[in-house]
Amino acid sequence: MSTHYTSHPTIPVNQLELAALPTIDFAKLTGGDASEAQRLLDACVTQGFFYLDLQGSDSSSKILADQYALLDVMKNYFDQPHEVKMEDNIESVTDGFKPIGTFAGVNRNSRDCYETLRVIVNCFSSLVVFFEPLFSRSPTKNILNGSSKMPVTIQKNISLISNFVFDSHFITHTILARLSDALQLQGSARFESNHRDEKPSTTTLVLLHYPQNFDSEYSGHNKHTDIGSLTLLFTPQWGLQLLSPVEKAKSWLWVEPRPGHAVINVGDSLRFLSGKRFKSCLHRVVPTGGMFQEEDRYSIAYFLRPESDIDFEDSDGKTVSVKKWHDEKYIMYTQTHETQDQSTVLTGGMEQTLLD
Ligand SMILES: O=C(O)CCC(=O)C(=O)O
Ligand SMILES: [Fe+2]
Repeated sequence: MSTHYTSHPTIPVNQLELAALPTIDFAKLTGGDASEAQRLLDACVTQGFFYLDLQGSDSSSKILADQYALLDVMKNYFDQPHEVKMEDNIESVTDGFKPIGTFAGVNRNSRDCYETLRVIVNCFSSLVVFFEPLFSRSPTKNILNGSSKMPVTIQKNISLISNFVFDSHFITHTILARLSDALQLQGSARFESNHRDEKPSTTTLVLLHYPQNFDSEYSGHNKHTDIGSLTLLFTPQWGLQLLSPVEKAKSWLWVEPRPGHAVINVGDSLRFLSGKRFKSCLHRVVPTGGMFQEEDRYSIAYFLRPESDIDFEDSDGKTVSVKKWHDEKYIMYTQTHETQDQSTVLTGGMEQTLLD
């Protein structure tokens, strides 16, 4: 593993307040271990945030290695001049390039300090079709259905990215299935039945880059809960913090990067689908130099989201579709801190529950 992925914040490590997160063993989940499924359920009910140990099975350890290959691809991509990346800015919220400053930043009155390259995974079944002849088709074919103009970097690395999406899909769907088992859900009540491959969704792979920055107009990634069902996050550098529902909003805690593990968090959609039994934990990314981002930071997020036309009850008790929640929340990310303060949408209502 490259050493530059593991650097620490400037605060001495022994003074860091670390989040105490449970570790779930993915190999035990695939092996049908019922007590591990119960621990998974407990993790979703108490914090909605946990480490996933991916080292124990061949099917999952591949993604750990692919993570580093993808991080190298990301470095080359984000190193390009801004104008070149802006050619991939296709006015989509789930696809293409997003420049820094699109959303509110982590410091009051700042804008965000991260850029992303997003790859929509609309209709997963198109990927499965692609996989059958195992990459024998043209790599420029638009296999990640829905991507209106595929960036050259994605085209060039299509097998790495397709593998990554495929493995992310397997991991997140296994978690959904084990959660349904642990809750003894049957038939259409099971979470998988709201996440069918052939149905449209806004499921997206997002490659994030927090550039080195000394301009106070831009800072980090503002507090939020995630929109979707489950986020599978590879975050090998410091910066991620959460506000634990267990500690009741006492203070932001650091999520320690752990080689061999991904971080999983429950998003609003799965919390709502669980009848608000699960937590969608508030989190943010802060500049590790304190005020400024002193070095480049990279992370990879696979956002599993439910089928777009499913309805649930949102943070205000209103019935909305998954897609409407997605779109409203996305708009809220772009708003000023003052506007964000006046609504429950940014934090999915979680912040309000922490202050009770
Ligand atoms: O970059 C990270 O570590 C977290 C990113 C995140 O929370 C998000 O994109 O929703
Ligand atoms: Fe997030």
